[in-house]
Amino acid sequence: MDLKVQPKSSLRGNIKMPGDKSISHRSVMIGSLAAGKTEVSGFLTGEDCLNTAKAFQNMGVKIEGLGSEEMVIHGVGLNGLQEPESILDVGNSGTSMRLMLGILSGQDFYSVITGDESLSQRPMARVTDPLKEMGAEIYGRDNGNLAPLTVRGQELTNLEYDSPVASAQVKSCILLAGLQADGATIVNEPEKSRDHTERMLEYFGAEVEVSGLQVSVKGRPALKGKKITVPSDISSAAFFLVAALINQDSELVLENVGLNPTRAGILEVLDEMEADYELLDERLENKEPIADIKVKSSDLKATTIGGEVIPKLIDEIPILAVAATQAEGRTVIKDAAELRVKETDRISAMVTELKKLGIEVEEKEDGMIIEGPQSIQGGVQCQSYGDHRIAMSLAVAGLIAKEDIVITNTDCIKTSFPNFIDLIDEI
Ligand SMILES: O=C(O)C1=C[C@@H](OP(=O)(O)O)[C@@H](O)[C@H](O)C1
Ligand SMILES: C=C(OP(=O)(O)O)C(=O)O
Repeated sequence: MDLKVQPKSSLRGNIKMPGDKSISHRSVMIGSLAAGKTEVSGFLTGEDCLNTAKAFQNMGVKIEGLGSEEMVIHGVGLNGLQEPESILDVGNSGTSMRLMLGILSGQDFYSVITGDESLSQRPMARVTDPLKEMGAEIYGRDNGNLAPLTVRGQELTNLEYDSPVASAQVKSCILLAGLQADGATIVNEPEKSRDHTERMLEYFGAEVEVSGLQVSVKGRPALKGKKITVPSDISSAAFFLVAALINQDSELVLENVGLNPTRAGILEVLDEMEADYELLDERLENKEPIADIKVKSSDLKATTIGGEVIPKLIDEIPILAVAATQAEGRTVIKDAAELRVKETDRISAMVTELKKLGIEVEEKEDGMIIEGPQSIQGGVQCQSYGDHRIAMSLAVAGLIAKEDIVITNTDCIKTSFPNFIDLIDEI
């Protein structure tokens, strides 16, 4: 589907973003491995999370309400999954594939996991290598680096792993494998990545220890089903935060947004950019901090985005690049080479598409440099590269363009934010 975006000012309203993608994935996975019922509300009905849920159904987990925000997962315990009768196809979702590989590696059956064209090009050795150290038997193209991957589950041994990359997917994969091994499995990260897995495992009854950049989980816990209320996704809220900030005469309230400090790096950056926003009604639910965010049009200042904040806003960098076009001064985005192995190469995609929109931007190996403010010309056709975050970032840029823009291939938005276009129309 092509999306035509017309410039629009004065964005106003109270809106609720869909459920957090990371937490929704984990609710299905950990709920399935627990004993008894896990009742989830606010589940993200984006395609990525639905693919995770379907994969667990395919392994014999009964899930009521699939396709709606309220779901009941009938957990089968750590050893209760069944050999899937067909290939587990997780579409576009890196989180599903990497975390599930950790689970499949320890199950006493054979499985094949695959994904779409984009996912089949993303690196999996970052998880299959440490899993093999734990005893996993995994085969795939490029020596087990590329999907489709076949897994013959094995008895796993615990591991202490020094991850070379600050990736929650790598960390979570190993912790989920570690649940199925005797003793403690430990992951040391170079920088802190999102910690939803640790929080949720502990909430379900696992023994989890966190000390600085080290996380350890004790194997073979008796996980018990729980109630989970999924907060709204800050990565989805980011598009509306930036839309309000760069648009004239705008004020939005984004309700119920998850503000886990390992996810909320965008707020640290927006503070440095002198963005006008406030947090209302801060509270804690299922060990996750949440609040409403009130945000207003602002005169943004440029900043440098790099170092340890990067994993805390990794998915927000494309939309922060759009914010940078409107900030006064030189915005430097660095240490973000991980963007090159997401759904598409997000550095190259944003640089190419911003240039089409009339923006001067300098591409770097690990980021980009943008001098602002610059006006967004529009009047062109942009492409999403099949990447939901690129599509939505360009749509927000289109709201302040001088002329309409068309974005091609925007079906991908459904992977993480099915009602994005409706909400853009609504504000
Ligand atoms: O664990 C997760 O839920 C995620 C981790 C991040 O990936 P990496 O672990 O590859 O950085 C992020 O980009 C992705 O959208 C979701
Ligand atoms: C990178 C992302 O997701 P995943 O790795 O799960 O495909 C994302 O949602 O921006």
